[in-house]
Amino acid sequence: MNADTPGLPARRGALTLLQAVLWQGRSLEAALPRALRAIESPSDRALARNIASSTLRWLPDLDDLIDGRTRQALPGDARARMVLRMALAQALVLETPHHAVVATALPLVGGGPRRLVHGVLSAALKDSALPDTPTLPELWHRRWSETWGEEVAKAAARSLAAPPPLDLSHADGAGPGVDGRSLLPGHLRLPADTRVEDVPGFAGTAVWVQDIAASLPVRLLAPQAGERIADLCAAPGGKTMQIAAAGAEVVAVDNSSRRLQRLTENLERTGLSASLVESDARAFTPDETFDAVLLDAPCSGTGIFRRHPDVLHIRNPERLEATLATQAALLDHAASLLRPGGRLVYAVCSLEPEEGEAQVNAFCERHPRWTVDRAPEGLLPADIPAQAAGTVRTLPGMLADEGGLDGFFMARLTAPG
Ligand SMILES: C[S@@+](CC[C@H](N)C(=O)[O-])C[C@H]1O[C@@H](n2cnc3c(N)ncnc32)[C@H](O)[C@@H]1O
Repeated sequence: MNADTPGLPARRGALTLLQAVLWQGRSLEAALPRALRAIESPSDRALARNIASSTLRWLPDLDDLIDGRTRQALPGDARARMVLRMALAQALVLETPHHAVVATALPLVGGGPRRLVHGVLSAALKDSALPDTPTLPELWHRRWSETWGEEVAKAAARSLAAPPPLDLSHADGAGPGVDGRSLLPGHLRLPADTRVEDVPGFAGTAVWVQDIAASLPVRLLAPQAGERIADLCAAPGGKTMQIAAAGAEVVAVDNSSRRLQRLTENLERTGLSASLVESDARAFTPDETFDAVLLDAPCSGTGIFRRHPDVLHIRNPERLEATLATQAALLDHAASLLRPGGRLVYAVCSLEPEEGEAQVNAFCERHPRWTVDRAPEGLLPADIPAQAAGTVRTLPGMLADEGGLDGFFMARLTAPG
């Protein structure tokens, strides 16, 4: 068995990815370039990512299977445990033939651990099965049950099982040439296994990938043609493109040059335009005020766990203080950029109320003359009501029959006139 074993480079890549996420606390997205740099084949790269992602979706259940077959529990940071996790994920989630699972797992470990992996795999592959629904890591199950109720936590677990549908947003009249389900104007939902590169017209039209929940903050902002709008924390630009497609003049601010590069590429591909500024949004002090400001603030990202299951393993809700302080400072600065009577939308892709509802309440205490606007009727897909305060919260379990949506919080605030 050597490096030429078919499929082995993809497994090595998956192992490096999982180590980066679970041992070093890095996000899967951030770990990808380095972990997969030695893999040339696009299909091997996609497979490595798929194995890592499936392993993260089912991690507590895979660990249960492993612990049920080892006399002494393997340490969490044992390479043998990681190799077993990804081998079982391939067999039980991705339905990889067992001989290929074993042939590509054993070269990843040596000596005693190899014998152990062989023994556990031989036994586990005979009769193991995963539960119907993944088990949410205990921390999140407890927290989301307490915050949103047991049903929401259960829906979150159900929606973790497999990647969600592919959602596209498009400018008026630029619908992609493909059949799908449209849940709101300018939205199209395609099956989860759709490759966006294969969508006709994606290469050269005003069409971009955006979960329907992520499209709601700009719908709430309601940009008008000719308005001057600042999009703070803008990259890679899903919301910038929505604002630009409405005919507004957008200034998109982000502090990451790498992510601004992606925003530039997205604008070039879609033919939409915006002025880009690389800056900490708190240091952005233009000469003129804006009609409206969107602040899509950096956050824990726990609302996008369906697409990025790594967040469940690298985020700790007990350690949110620094992020909360940044969000509050960004909100105050965003407010200072508006003309009298201007609109400010604050959004986070988080299921943690500290980053959403509590941030807006605290803002209103600091700025008592500002008002929270009620989300207008017809803005949201049918079964998503506005909250009592008029703000919007999307949760696991909503739109369940249609394939669900990401967890977001958003609020529209109006400056005193
Ligand atoms: C949630 S993402 C934005 C997604 C984007 N609005 C979209 O719709 O595609 C948050 C962004 O905030 C940027 N960011 C984080 N802290 C920032 C800061 N202090 N100033 C400006 N940008 C910041 C990150 O680089 C990241 O691109």
